[in-house]
Amino acid sequence: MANQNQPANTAAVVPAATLHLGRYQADIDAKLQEFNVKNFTEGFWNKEASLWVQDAQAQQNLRSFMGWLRVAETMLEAVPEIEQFVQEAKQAGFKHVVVMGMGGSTMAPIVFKSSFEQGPNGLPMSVLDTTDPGTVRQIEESVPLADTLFIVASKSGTTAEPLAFGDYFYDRVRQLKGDKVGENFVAITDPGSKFVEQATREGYRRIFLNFAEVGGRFSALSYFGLVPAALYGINIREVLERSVAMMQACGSNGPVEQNPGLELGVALGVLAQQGRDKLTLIVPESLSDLGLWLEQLIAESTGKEGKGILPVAGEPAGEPELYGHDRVFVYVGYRNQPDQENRQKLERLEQAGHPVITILMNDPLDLGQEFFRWEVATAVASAVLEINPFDQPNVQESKTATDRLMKVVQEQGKLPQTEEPKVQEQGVTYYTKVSGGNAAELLKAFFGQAKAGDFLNIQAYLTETPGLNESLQQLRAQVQQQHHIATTSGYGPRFLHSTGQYHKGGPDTGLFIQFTVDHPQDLQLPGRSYTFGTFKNAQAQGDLEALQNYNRRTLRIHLGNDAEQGLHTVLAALGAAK
Ligand SMILES: O=P(O)(O)OC[C@H]1O[C@H](O)[C@H](O)[C@@H](O)[C@@H]1O
Repeated sequence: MANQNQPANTAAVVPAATLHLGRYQADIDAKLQEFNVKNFTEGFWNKEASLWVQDAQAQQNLRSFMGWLRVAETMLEAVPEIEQFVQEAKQAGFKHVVVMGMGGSTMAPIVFKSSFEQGPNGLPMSVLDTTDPGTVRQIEESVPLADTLFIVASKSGTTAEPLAFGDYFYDRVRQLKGDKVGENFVAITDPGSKFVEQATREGYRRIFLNFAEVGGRFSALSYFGLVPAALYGINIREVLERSVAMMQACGSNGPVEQNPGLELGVALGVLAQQGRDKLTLIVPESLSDLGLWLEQLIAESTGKEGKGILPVAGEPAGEPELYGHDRVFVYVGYRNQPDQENRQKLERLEQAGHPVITILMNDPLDLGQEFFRWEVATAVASAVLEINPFDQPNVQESKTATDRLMKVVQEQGKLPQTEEPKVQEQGVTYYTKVSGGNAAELLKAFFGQAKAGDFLNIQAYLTETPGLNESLQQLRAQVQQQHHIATTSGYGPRFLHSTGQYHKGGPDTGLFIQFTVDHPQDLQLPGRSYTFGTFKNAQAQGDLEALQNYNRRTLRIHLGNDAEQGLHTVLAALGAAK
């Protein structure tokens, strides 16, 4: 892993992006020219919403979520306050930090944790962003509960999952510390959110009030990203100073020669309009979680009104013949790490006519800059596509369906029956519209619906394990080879607050496989009549309903009580479905 917390002496230099855009270059240049003629960069910093949308209400909404533009500068002033809090937490004897939240409230901490080693003055950190009872239990068993600082992170303060996580662990710690339980809890939320009242009432150690005008997926450089980062021992001042350098490069202080966010955003927007709408991210192993953050930023911002850019993360780089004409490849890595295998493949992809963009960082402390570059680029691409990047209208549809299902659970004690199974084989049950005499035939019929430009999305409502990750990757590789479509994969319910927006709001190009499993070792939620497992099942069922309301091509596969075994059975059936 590169250089960690020791700032390289290249601190203020913005890492260059190399854009090899081939036959798309001329159209992209023309769009850049058009944007420059209308002084786009200046209008952008002045929050001129008409650059994106023309509807007055949408414009008002858009302007009210542009606080992220200067949040890095604001947060530089808050560094002493955050560092003092870290000292206080250590003096109080905390030995571990658990950050709990969904989507934009936990994505940056996940990236910070996996891209940096724990700093010498930091604490070990875990992130909980799933209702999966197996994962909740794993976290509970792996931390010293009484000496753990729990951060409940929710901008709105109304998201069901973080509130459930908070209640669950508050109850657990109360059993150990009685009235002193609140000492172990910290809230990060917006001023005036309902959660402020609850955290105050429950005696939380600290409430960090974030900024109403900073949306979740644009909040990496606010308290949401920086408090966990500082507790983990990352030099947040350096991260922010470099982010401010990127702000300036993007025109925050006035006219600039070349705006790196504008150049990237225009390229991505124009490429998407010309059918290259699958942004395929290739990274070295040490940046493997960056894709989670980018997925949320790009999919949730652009995937609406039947348009959008689909981020494809975690697909191993392949040879040119594996891909259709719907890709743009983006490599984000380190200048001083050769990562030869990936880089050579990217060269071959470029030679074969695919657009390839390369960004090389000096070290992980450049991540703040990259967050900012990509935020600007996403907002700019949205302007090319003429959509509001700051709303997520279709996320709510799954939440509403889940809420309705949870009401049924409360009244009837269980979830209502879903559609009838089409095939049951070796303990695995398949539910879908198409038919087949056995699993292989059914899978063949399901994938028979795929055409060029489509993608497969795998939704794993499972407990993440290395074995499952491997099988899911195998499934993606097999589908890519057999059907030449892009593949994405996410654990549920995490992706609901991320790519879930694109699945329902983006173009109708997705085939969706939802994996569910029994929860023999479920966990009861304190003060509620249901378990984490039931909640998670309702989320899966609710999202499936929402997808089906849009007539999306769906296949639910219930893996029985052993997810890894079940998945092997599915892979074998898929192999036989050729
Ligand atoms: O931070 P919160 O208000 O709890 O929201 C967490 C996440 O949930 C929602 O579903 C949104 O789609 C995300 O953009 C957001 O980041």
